[in-house]
Amino acid sequence: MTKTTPMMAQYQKIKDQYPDAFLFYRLGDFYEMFNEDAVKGSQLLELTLTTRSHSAKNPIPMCGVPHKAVQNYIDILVDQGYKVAICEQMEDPKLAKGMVKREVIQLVTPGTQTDTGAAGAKRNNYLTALTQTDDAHYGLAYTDLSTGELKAAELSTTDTVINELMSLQTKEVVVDTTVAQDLQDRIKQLGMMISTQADIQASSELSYVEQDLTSDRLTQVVGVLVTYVTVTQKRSLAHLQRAVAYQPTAFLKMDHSSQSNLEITQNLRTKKKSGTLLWLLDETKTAMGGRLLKQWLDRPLIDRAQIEARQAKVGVLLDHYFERSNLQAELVKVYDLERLAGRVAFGSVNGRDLIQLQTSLEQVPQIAHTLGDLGEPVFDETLKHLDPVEDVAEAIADAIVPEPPLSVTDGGVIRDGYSDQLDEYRDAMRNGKQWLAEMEAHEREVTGINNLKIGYNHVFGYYIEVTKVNLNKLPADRYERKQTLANAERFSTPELKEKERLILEAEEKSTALEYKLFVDLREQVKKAITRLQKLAAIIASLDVLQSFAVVSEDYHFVKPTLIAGHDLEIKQGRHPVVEKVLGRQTYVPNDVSMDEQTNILLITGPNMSGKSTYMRQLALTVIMAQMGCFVPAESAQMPVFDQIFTRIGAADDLISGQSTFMVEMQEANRALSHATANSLILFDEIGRGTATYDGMALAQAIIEFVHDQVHAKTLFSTHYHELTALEDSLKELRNVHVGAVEQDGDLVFLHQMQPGPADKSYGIHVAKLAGMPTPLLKRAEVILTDLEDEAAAKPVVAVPSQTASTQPTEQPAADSQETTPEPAALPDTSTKAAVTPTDTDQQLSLFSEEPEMNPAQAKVIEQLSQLNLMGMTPMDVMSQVYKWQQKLSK
Ligand SMILES: Nc1ncnc2c1ncn2[C@@H]1O[C@H](COP(=O)(O)OP(=O)(O)OP(=O)(O)O)[C@@H](O)[C@H]1O
Repeated sequence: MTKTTPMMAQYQKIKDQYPDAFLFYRLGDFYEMFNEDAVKGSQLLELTLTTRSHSAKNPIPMCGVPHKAVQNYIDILVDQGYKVAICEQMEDPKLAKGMVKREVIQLVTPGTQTDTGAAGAKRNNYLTALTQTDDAHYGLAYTDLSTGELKAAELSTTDTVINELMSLQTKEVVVDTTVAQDLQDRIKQLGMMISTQADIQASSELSYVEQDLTSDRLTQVVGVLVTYVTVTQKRSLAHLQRAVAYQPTAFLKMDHSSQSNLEITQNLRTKKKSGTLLWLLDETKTAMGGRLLKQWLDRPLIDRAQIEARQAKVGVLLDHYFERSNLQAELVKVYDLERLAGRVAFGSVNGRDLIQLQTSLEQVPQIAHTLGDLGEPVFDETLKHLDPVEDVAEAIADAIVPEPPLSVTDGGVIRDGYSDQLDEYRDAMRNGKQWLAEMEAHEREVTGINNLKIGYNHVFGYYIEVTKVNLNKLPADRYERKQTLANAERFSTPELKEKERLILEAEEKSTALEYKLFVDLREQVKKAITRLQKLAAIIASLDVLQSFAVVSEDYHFVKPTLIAGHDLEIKQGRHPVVEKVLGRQTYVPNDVSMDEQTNILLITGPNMSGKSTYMRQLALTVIMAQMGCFVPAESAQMPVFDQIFTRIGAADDLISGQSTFMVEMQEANRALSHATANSLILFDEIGRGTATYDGMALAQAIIEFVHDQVHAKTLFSTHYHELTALEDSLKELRNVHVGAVEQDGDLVFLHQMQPGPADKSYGIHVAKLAGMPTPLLKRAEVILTDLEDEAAAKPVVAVPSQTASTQPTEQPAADSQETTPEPAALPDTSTKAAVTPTDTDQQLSLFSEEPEMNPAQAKVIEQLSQLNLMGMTPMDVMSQVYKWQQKLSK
């Protein structure tokens, strides 16, 4: 067995404490990784893998990163979902006796990463903790370590837990031993890291943040969160804010799939911001405002008074262009106060950060002035609480030079005149340097060597340098040789040595004192962290409000009136994002009119006509209104909704591993079981994912259920024209349709909502727009005409009685399997005829009773005769025709 070196023994001992993290082991100017860490790390970070050759037989794989660039490498690993333990040298290697003492000073994990760079400035990075109690209730707490925000909630179902985690876009969830394994597995499947924190350790941070919590469940989960943070960070957490308990029900509730379908903060295609509501609304000038806007989007309000308070401020800012412009100009100069406060707490703040803090604070009196100029009482409260934290701004201005260096340990940070002692050291240094200049002149004179010079380097200190050709001019006695270069020699003299000692001493003392003064100042700023955070919150909110005013002006939004009843009247509403993309001239505005007596709009109309845009438009308008923003319409009056449910689109379904139809039914079910009379439901073509009869039966039963039991405001789009007959029996339902006209055989979409049901479905026209082969389209038209005749003779769905209304209609669903049977072998010659649409004889032969028709042919005829073409999409038609073709060609 090979013997381990003391260093590797130390390494291993530390590594054993962090088995699931990459251990970055500080060795001089590098952080080294060994063994498996090195092998994997070298691949992930594209580093050269070497070996540490303490034994030729068992070389130890090794790779390293320079300590100056370490942050980059840490970010890459953490972004990919790994943890990194940073192990530092805890003493100066030169002074250490034996092995240099080393310790892990921080464990960086996806949820505790604070240096997210410019890209992360407008995003929060939330670390979440989760606990579970026996009765399947949960405690959830989250924090953003860079800002110190800390919130906690009690949740009662696993679905709400998952939903909350997804909304927070948390990357790491800390659990204690109470959380069921299957829930942990579900969380992992969502791509979030699970970390474990089994015990809760008392700490001053914990007792501070817990002060406002009243429930045991919340104290427990906040305890887990703060302990994990304390254990991994090992640094001051003075900026953690007092935990605020929140209730997800205090906000407009939307599950994650609705948020994602409506493209609120991420678009469906690339998961990026572009093309989203956030993208449209974000005219914020500060990173704090950007983050707050996203939080408001994730959690619109449900309290009318709170919404109206925001609206009032937006209104004032909208009406005062000049003050708003001033405010914007001031906000631009405000840096990220929240994160600066975080860095002050961590002790990682540098001189430049403090200057940023000072500059930001100096804007506050200006901002107050501008708000005062508005002369509107709505900002009185804001003005009252706007604390410019002057003492901190002044302290920084007194102490720090205007353009400090990045490093806080190399001097040059503190102003002259700030400390007498420091000024003395600096004088000594300056005098010393002056003395050196004089000495240089003097030595040149006495030796006659004009290019003699005095220089400095780290190893040899101060020296007199004389080129080789001039060496003979030097008097032998006073000069002591220090270093030989290719064409020069370096010397010292007793006077130079003495001065060197004084200068270096002064320099050393001066930088040490500067650092001490800097730390003192930092500690002083630290005492103001809570005030800074409060100021940051006010500035962020002003920033979002001015952003609302800007977009409201740019895109002609109006202030919605929120009412107590159930009357929803939007005149000339628009989908703000589609409008921005298409242009104001192209977009066709539409009313949404649902009075107290109307809860369901059944929307019919051709594919591509704008049904789902209309539905999304309403949802976005509601969200914007309840955030306090103005809305894209000519006028809007609406109730305050408590929840929004959507079943739109199917983009997510492929990834979730469940069938589209299953997801559709689950989402519909969620709406039906949780919606109230104050909710908004958007159902886009529910039922289309299954066989026609099944789908139509379900769609009808769902509409009836909403109508009779839920009474939520509901938009229901469908291609099942039969459903439009429901208007006769369901008094809260009204038909609307999107207009389209045929011009010279082509379909022209009007994008205009009109009362009543659509007259026909135009599926074949859309198939034509999609470029399907002409013979196929003609064939589909022939089939359609035929089927319409059949359907006219035999109505497919009976209009239900009100009493049976919560039950699915029984009649059509039974043979759903039969509509898409496996093709049976069938020798037949009529295939070619099937794609020769003009040959009506052969068409007829398909439908007429042929004496020698075999069972498979009979089956085709039967299927064809039962097919409800009006309820099928063009793709359904095409695939069905294709199946028949296949069958008949065998
Ligand atoms: N009000 C409008 N004004 C102008 N263009 C619109 C309008 N509404 C929709 N459109 C355009 O029509 C396209 C199709 O709209 P949308 O997806 O809403 O149709 P749809 O009826 O839901 O279609 P399908 O039934 O196939 O799902 C949109 O991408 C948009 O470009």
